[in-house]
Amino acid sequence: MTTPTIGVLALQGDVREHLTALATADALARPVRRPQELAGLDGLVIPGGESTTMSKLAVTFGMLEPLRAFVRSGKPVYGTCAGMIMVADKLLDGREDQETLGGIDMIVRRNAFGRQNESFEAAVEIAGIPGGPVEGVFIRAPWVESVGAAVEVLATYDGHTVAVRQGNVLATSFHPELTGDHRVHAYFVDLVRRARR
Ligand SMILES: NC(=O)CC[C@H](N)C(=O)O
Repeated sequence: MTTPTIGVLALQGDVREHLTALATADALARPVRRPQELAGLDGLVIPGGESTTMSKLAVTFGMLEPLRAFVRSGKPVYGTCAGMIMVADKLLDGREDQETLGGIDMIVRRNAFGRQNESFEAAVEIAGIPGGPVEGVFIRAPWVESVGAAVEVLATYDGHTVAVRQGNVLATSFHPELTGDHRVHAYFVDLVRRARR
């Protein structure tokens, strides 16, 4: 089976780290800034950064509806931190004009774990990812307040849901791309490979 091509939304945020992690997980990875660059992708990663900015830039560059259509297409999508916010159906503590793409039937609370100086790292055991806990890097991170029946909770930290999956849409509150441990990216690339069959 040919190598999957996975885009990383490159409007804002930690794009380079995801490109590296995906390449390490044997995918062809490329940045995506315009609607036409979504064509031919087998999957898409929405990185961490600032979701309010990402949302504004998606509107400015006419990406909002094409991204929503990509999520609806059923092709795998993975959002980390701000990316988790972007794939949430509902958002708490977002800005007035903030848009999300939807994709996971969940309510996400923005900045739930606190401000920049309350960022932290913690070991997180993720269902479906063997080999022990991953190092969760939480930077002004959101958490999931509640999920619908179709959503699988993959990990919790301190009683809060921090990793979920609904069909082919995956989201984590934390940043595996910043740790050098690419097991979560390998899990996502496998999801992409299976979705192509
Ligand atoms: N590390 C991150 O992606 C931070 C997310 C940011 N606090 C937001 O609300 O979008």
